[in-house]
Amino acid sequence: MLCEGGVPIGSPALVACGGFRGSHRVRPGCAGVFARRDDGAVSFDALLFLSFGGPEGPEEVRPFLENVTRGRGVPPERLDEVAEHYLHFGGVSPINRLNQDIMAALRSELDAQGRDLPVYFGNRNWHPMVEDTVARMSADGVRRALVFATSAWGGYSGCKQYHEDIARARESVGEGAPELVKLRQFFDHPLFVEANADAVRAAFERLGERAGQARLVFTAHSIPLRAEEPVGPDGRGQWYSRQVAEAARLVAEQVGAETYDVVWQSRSGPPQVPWLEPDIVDHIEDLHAKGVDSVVVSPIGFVSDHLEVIWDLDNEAAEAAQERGMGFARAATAGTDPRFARMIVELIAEHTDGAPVRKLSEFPAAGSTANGEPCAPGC
Ligand SMILES: CC1=C(CCC(=O)O)c2cc3nc(cc4[nH]c(cc5[nH]c(cc1n2)c(C)c5CCC(=O)O)c(CCC(=O)O)c4C)C(CCC(=O)O)=C3C
Ligand SMILES: [Fe+2]
Repeated sequence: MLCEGGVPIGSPALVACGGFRGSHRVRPGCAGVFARRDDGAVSFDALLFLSFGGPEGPEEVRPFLENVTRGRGVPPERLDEVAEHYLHFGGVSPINRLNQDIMAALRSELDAQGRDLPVYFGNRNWHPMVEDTVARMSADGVRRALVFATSAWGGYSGCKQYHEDIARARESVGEGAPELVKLRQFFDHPLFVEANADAVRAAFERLGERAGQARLVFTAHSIPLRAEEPVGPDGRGQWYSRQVAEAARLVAEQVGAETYDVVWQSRSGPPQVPWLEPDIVDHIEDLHAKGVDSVVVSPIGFVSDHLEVIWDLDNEAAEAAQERGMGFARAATAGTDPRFARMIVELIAEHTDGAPVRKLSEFPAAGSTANGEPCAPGC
């Protein structure tokens, strides 16, 4: 059975279905914000922590990049350039270690709350690959699991592609594959917003005397404009960039910043293809030309200090600022904040306990479906 928007509600799992702040508006055809099994029981055997993956040594860089860009038309010159960034750090992306840290914090939080949910780790692009992890879950007897994907956003790369990963992994396991229910997008979760706001405050403090003259700049991964066209669960396009803008607005509001910018980074793809702009480095040059003294950069688009952050921001963007004598402070990502693990447990509790859907924006609570189903037709 499908509710409007393609969200399966006849599945044994709880599936978030268009919940809104406060009123939890329910779509026609939905049995409620959540659907429960007839016997009322909602249980999950495990959590799959699903992420991007990254190389662990120089010889893994190329094959990893081939996996990321397969069929995407990213020119080889761009791959050479990105390979250099990884090789700069010995071919080791920090992403795996950072994800292990988040999972350790999550384990502690689950234990503290007496939740004995086992946590499995799988990636889209590198080992442990999600296909292998789901096979192991199946062999361990996991029948039904929740999935936390390490992206806060809707859109293709941040949400739909994770649904595809889930579907592909289940398909590769075949019969008896566990049912996998993805947790929702969390860009507007109060704990995510608070963690980012505190990180921005701390970055302003690091600027010392220059803090008063600093401009707040939010950055997220650029995507091709074409990827912005499909409509999201609210029937409109630009789902990703509108969510980024909304998260930035919420963080800026919490820190009391009246002016701020939202810009993009880490563009790839052939130059003739339009992507979200402006680029952070161009933007810093522009701010300098306008007489701005300093910048505080918030990498709101990412949950941990992986390569796109430590290279594209701490190296390239920082250099662009310093070359011009501008003050530069990069805010921490939310993943290291203890509130991030607490947020994951809250997202879990939305399904296991019928806990309220806490969110600060009016966007529908989207991104949670079973077995890789799309959120909405065409989404
Ligand atoms: C929206 C978005 C997020 C945020 C949401 C989320 O977190 O999921 C994100 C995260 C990440 N992107 C990452 C790395 C890469 N992204 C690439 C390429 C691309 N990203 C895209 C988008 C996004 N990417 C797109 C549209 C492409 C073009 C190719 C394609 O259409 O798929 C490439 C290929 C080379 C290049 O072209 O740069 C690499 C190596 C890493 C890991 C870093 C590490 O290893 O530490 C992370 C967390
Ligand atoms: Fe990326």
